Parts: sequence; C-alpha cells; structure tokens
Amino acid sequence: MIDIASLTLQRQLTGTVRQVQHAQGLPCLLIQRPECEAVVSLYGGHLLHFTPRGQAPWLWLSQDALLDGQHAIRGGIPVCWPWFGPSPERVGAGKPQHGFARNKTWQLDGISEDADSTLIHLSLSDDAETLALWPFAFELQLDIKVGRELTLQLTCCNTGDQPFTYSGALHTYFNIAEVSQVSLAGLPHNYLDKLANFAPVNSDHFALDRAMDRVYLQEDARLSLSTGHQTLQLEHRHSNASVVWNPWQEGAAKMGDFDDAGWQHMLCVEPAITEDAPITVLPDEEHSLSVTMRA
Ligand SMILES: O=P(O)(O)OC[C@H]1O[C@@H](O)[C@H](O)[C@@H](O)[C@@H]1O
Repeated sequence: MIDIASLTLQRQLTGTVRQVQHAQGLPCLLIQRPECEAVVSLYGGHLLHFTPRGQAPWLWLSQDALLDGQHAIRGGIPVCWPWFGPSPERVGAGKPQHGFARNKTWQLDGISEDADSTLIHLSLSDDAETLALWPFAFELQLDIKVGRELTLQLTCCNTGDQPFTYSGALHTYFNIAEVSQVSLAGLPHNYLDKLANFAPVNSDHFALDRAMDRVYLQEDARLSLSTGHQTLQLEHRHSNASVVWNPWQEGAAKMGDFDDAGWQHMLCVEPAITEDAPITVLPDEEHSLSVTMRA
C-alpha cells in the first residue's frame, strides 16, 4: 500500500484534492474526503490507492512497484489500452504488453466535487510516440469518482478520420487478506485458461488455490468478491470478459516489481474487452468501459 507520508504536498487544488509528489518522483493527486482517501498517479492515469474510512484498502500495490514514472506500475488499477495482453496481429508484433496508456503521462482536465464524492477527469491524446505504435488519432478520457464507492469510466473518442479497433481493461488489483479467504461469485462456469494456451475449462467452483490467468467471457458482469477484509459488489459495464489473475509464488518471483509475499494478498479481477470481440470506433464516435465497486 502507498505510504501517504511519502507524498510531498505541492499544491492544494480544491477542498478535497492536493497535488503531491511521491518520494520516487511520481506526480500524484491525493484525495481526502470524510468518506475516503485515494491517490491517483498522472503517470498511467492510474488509481494507486482507495480506502473508504474505517475499511481496509480495497486495492493492492506491490511494495516493490516502480513509482518513477518510467515503468508500468504493479498494483492499483492500470489502464490497459488500446489492446489487452500481447500486441495483437492487427497492431503488429513486439509492441508493449497491454498497450501504451499505462506508460504515458495523462493530463488533469478538471475536478468536480459534490456533497459525497470527488470526480477526477483525466485525458490522454495521441502524440508522435503513440502514433508510431498505433497510427490513430484519439482522445482517451478517464473519470475516477471516489466517495463511499468507486467508479472508473474509460471513454475513447475517435478524433481521426479512420475507424479504429481496440481492446483493453481496467486491470484492478484487489487487496485480499489471505488467498484462502477469497470467494468470487457471479462468474460463468466456463473460462479460457491462458495458462493452458486458452483451453476451455468447465468448472462450477471458484477457489483461489493456484496460479490462475483466466478469461471468463461474460458481458457486463455483476460479481461479488469477498476479500477477507470486506465483500465488494463489482458492476462492469460494456465489457465482454472478466479476467481473473494471480501469478502465485513462482510467477510472482519472476517479476522484479512483485514483492515476495504479495501474491498471497492480491487478486486481479478485471473488466475487459478482449481480442475475442474487440470494439471498432468510427470517426467522431466514442465507446466507454466502466466499473463501479461498492462494499
Ligand atoms: O505483467 P503485466 O504486463 O502487467 O501483466 C500482468 C498480467 O495481466 C493479466 O491481465 C493477464 O491476463 C496476464 O496474462 C498478465 O501476466
């Protein structure tokens, strides 16, 4: 979890939002409200931390996460866009896993506050670097609403004159008390097992007792996740899959930014648009992927 004491105050932006800098250099927004506390990194448009008052943090962040603004951040909610997973054929081989949005610095467009929530508006547009990876003009908007509950809405607008096709995910790392205490309800009985070359598997029981990297094909999932700290209701919108991932001990050990004990305290449950059914956005049109989480 992020240490709020490692954030240096730079500027009070509104009654509930301060611009801060993490000790490793990352520019962030610290949101403190009577209902909750949250930290958003402008690098990646990345929610690092969300804790409703009186509860355990909802999100896991690796103790070894690289918060230097040069590397994708291990934990929180990375934005995977404009593709999910390895670069697909239509994009060309050898491009960054999960797209480029998580490795770009986003712009703060505005902050709206009301009696029970704060809404952070971020955006990212094409530039020479993104056009070299993916030759389309776009504006990507991320609205993060924090209060007693949490909503993220990722909207991509086609600002060019060619249609584009995308996949993506809000790659949420949940903070769990202990792997054996996790339950996840609302999944279909079939999934594609990425650890077995996407083999279809039929199973009516979910237990977090091994490495998993699963694609549950389901539109607009309604899931109930018991983390051992609390039970969260997850409402995915305009997604076609829920991706469930835990690398387990061996997998985590291969990742330099994954702390040794971390795999026992995290589970990713990700609203995703997968390459099975990517979305095409016409010029001047837009598409949104979103999630709401409530205890
Ligand atoms: O290490 P990365 O690029 O952040 O990806 C982490 C994981 O993200 C998951 O969403 C994928 O299903 C996994 O296959 C992948 O290993």
